[in-house]
Amino acid sequence: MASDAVNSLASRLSALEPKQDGAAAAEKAAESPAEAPQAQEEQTEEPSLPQASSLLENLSHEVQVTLADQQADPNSPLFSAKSFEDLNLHPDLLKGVYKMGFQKPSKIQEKALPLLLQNPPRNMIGQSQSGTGKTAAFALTMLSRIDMDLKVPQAICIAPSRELAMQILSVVQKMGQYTPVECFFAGKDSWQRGMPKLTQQIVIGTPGTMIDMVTKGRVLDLKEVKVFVLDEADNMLETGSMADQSISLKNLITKMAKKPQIVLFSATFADIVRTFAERFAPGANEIRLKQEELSLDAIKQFFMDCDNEGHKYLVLVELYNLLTIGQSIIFVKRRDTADEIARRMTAEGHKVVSLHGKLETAERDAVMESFRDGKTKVLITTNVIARGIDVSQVNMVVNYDLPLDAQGRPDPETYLHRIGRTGRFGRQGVSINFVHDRRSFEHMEAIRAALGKPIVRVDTSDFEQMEKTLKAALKS
Ligand SMILES: Nc1ncnc2c1ncn2[C@@H]1O[C@H](COP(=O)(O)OP(=O)(O)OP(=O)(O)O)[C@@H](O)[C@H]1O
Repeated sequence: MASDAVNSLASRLSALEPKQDGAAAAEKAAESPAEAPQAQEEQTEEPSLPQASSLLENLSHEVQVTLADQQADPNSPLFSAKSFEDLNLHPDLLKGVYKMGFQKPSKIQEKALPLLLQNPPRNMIGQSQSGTGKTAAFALTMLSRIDMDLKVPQAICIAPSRELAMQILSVVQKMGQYTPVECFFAGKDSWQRGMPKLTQQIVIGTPGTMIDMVTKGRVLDLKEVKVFVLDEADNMLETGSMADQSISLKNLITKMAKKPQIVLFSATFADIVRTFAERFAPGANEIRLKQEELSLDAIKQFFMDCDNEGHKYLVLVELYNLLTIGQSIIFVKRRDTADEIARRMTAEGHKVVSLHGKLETAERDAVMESFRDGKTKVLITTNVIARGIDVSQVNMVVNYDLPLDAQGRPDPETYLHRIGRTGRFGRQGVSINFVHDRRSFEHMEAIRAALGKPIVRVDTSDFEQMEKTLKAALKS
């Protein structure tokens, strides 16, 4: 990691020292835009239905558990739940889980839930590949820990994008449908100064809005918070103003509430972020993946050699002419590229939409809803929804532009999250990278080397062969 990145994390680390005054830090963070910067978006340049039970068998990866209590044996059945009944959940919660069609816990749920639900509560840093059920693990934790009779916020969950926060809210509401729980979505436009203090027990949103609701609006009271969850935690702790806001919120919560349980989840934790995460969630139980287990084998990775930037668009259109794909997401670097491709493909009769941070919130919500409902088949987007978004019918992801970090270096973490929008919960998926010159080829090679999984070349001059290869990958 470059020294500038190390320095920046180190300075944020010092913001976690006990001497830090939560309110002062919050004020500082409040100087940044009210809404979180939405997952590494820049102004114009943007760097970086089968049965559930049969799908579960596809998720066979192992996870490594490190318990904060050195005396405890992580292999003990006490720390593993083979069924949801083993977890002693409230019957109304169990009913919600089954109503969602979950029959057995996935590996991460099996390992994480007993640790998350233990008393006294312990912090958790949990890692598991994309689409393996992390949301249910922390949603059940929040729902289990709150006192339903107490009408004040008791669980806070933050995520890097509006879309992801809304998705988490919907999972919590479904899971808690047989309980009297009330939830609040903390996003831009969802609150005003002068409104009464929140009485909802679970508050889910983006960190900038939460900070504003606490410090500017004084409508979010943190005194009774028992659980603080960061989804996509590595991103939340690493990215500029979003990291400042997450740290400030944590300082406010730990200052006002009595020993809240801090829960961090992501599919990726680069070493330097993990060190920081361990300071953020002290004494945490940890569940981690080995580097070679980061990417899922169910996602077949390909690349297409294009002649130049302009040729990329022609290959993309050919790809969509040939394949009647379920649903797909095309990732580009810049917002204007997303709009331009959407405009051209629409003119050629394809049903596509673009989504990025420049759209109004109402437009963003409408675009996402139509994609979730399957009304639009192709979503062209930036890194804004690279993480967390769960639309199970997505069976293809195209990296029209490869993901680069803020310094213009290949970004394997974002790549993993992007391709993880397909292959959800053991399903098959295909990801296709477009390369068009030596530089983009080198970027892809660096990502391939970091993840250690093959990326197979598809011949762009032989469309018949291209169709066969991709169809076979989706069937296998
Ligand atoms: N035990 C289960 N049984 C069946 N389906 C499940 C189970 N747990 C989760 N799922 C489903 O698996 C899908 C992926 O789950 P989720 O979105 O929580 O993944 P994730 O691990 O958070 O992924 P990401 O890293 O991309 O955020 C969801 O559609 C969810 O409903």
